[in-house]
Amino acid sequence: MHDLNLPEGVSAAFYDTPEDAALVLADAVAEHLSERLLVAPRASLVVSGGSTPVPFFEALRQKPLDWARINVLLADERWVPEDDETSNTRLVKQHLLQGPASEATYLSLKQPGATPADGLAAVKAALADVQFPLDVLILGMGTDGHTASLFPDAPELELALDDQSDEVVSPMTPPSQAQQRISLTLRALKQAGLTALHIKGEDKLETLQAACSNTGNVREMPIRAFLKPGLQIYWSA
Ligand SMILES: O=C(O)[C@H](O)[C@@H](O)[C@H](O)[C@H](O)COP(=O)(O)O
Repeated sequence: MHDLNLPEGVSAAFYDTPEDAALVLADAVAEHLSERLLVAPRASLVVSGGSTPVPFFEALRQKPLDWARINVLLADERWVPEDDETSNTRLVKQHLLQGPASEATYLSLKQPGATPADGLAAVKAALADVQFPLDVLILGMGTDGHTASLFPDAPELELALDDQSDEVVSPMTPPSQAQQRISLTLRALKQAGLTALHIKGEDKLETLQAACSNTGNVREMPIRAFLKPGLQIYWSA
């Protein structure tokens, strides 16, 4: 059923429902964060927006974590006000940062400024205390093979994929998207302690198959930059 030609060291688990995948992913993330907080003063949790993460957020927020010692931030954000229905910050605050999880420190990629370029200095200041590599990274994926806001048609993509760059965040202005965006770069996203790709639906499975078929051409499908040993894929129908 899932004839994926996964690269060496990449694991995949398949679930019948989004809820099943969300519960298992939330357990894995909570365990990793708890272990990290045994040896570090703080831990970082980077999540993605979109529709897939909602049941995961709602499962994770139930976990008895030391949320006051966790920095939560997005892998990317649409450059819209927080009250805009397409805001990922709105999504995270509505579904994850509730109850005890509201004690977490949320570091917003959306800062004042008419455009991501105008707000970039403020975004960098907001992320100044984030330690890299990240502890936990949850990525989504579009059917075009984008992840975070690393879109194939973004003019900023080449620089954002340069993992030798010092830049951890970049404006992204893919013409395929309705809004300008801001995204953590590969430099920031690579080599997290736990990197999970959380996707659902047959269309995304086909996209993943295409991504695995030619892992060399990253600019064509930026998700390919993450098909590396240690990646855990969580797929549900
Ligand atoms: O801002 C965003 O949209 C996300 O960060 C993006 O990278 C998302 O993870 C994928 O587009 C999948 O979105 P769905 O979960 O809605 O399919």
